[in-house]
Amino acid sequence: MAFLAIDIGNTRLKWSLYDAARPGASLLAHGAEFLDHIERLAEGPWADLPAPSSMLGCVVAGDAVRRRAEEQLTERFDCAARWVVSSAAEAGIVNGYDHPTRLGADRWVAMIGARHRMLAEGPARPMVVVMIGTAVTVEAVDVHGKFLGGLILPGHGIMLRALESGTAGLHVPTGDVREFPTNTSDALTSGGTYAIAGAIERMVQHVRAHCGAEPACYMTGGAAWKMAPSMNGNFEQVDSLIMDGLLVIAQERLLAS
Ligand SMILES: Nc1ncnc2c1ncn2[C@@H]1O[C@H](COP(=O)(O)OP(=O)(O)O)[C@@H](O)[C@H]1O
Ligand SMILES: CC(C)(COP(=O)(O)O)[C@@H](O)C(=O)NCCC(=O)O
Ligand SMILES: [K+]
Repeated sequence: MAFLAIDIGNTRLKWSLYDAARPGASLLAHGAEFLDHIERLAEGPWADLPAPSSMLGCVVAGDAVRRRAEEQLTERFDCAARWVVSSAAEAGIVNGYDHPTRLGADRWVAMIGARHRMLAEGPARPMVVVMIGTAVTVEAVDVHGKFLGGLILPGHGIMLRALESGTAGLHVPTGDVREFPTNTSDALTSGGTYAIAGAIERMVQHVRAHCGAEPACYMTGGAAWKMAPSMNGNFEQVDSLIMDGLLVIAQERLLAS
């Protein structure tokens, strides 16, 4: 009863094949492809995999990319594509967004994965859930599982490209993160990193003040490792947060059907 989880962001498609559709299932295989390389999946990384009996995914990269991924699924596996849409409530999270369905499905699924992990570790706490991908998102969830709201920021790459294209003198190689940068490369790299770190710190303050408790803090995404050394406090890096959320939702839907 293998289960395929897929997360399509604006830079890469990430996939994980599990032996079952439940949290804690064994990971059989996983991979990531840049969006330009989606057409390689069926005859490449997926060629020798056991066929999943079901799949669940989240996609924020648009309909054209979603269809290209669905073509690969049909070509290689005979399994229907199912994609998560953010809703008013699911799997222990209540959606505080003005228009719940407009919330990025990856953000919704990551919060569900984080809540499930937090409850498995101990008593319920508020949470701050950070994703460092193409964009950066910083979500606040209260102790009852209500999504209070979140921040969207440009990721490292977008920040640098915006500065490069908007100025004459900022075409420089990547630098190092320094407290007091003394060259253009370090100034840009440090500026981007501390912009993200500063926004995250503010959200932790907001949640602490609003909820009156110390939040559990989780961080995920392809560029999380870049932020890890510059993060204050105790952010746990969980690379599988979205896949964990997809497993939680898949199991709930199986049990409900
Ligand atoms: N080996 C890598 N391959 C791809 N992206 C990487 C890699 N290492 C770091 N990154 C960073 O991770 C970001 C992509 O992360 P990812 O979580 O896949 O984003 P998204 O979900 O938006 O597609 C890129 O913007 C890049 O800065
Ligand atoms: C904020 C995002 C662009 C993040 O995308 P990513 O960095 O994962 O590619 C995505 O979740 C999205 O398109 N959200 C819809 C708008 C919203 O959540 O309000
Ligand atoms: K993402």
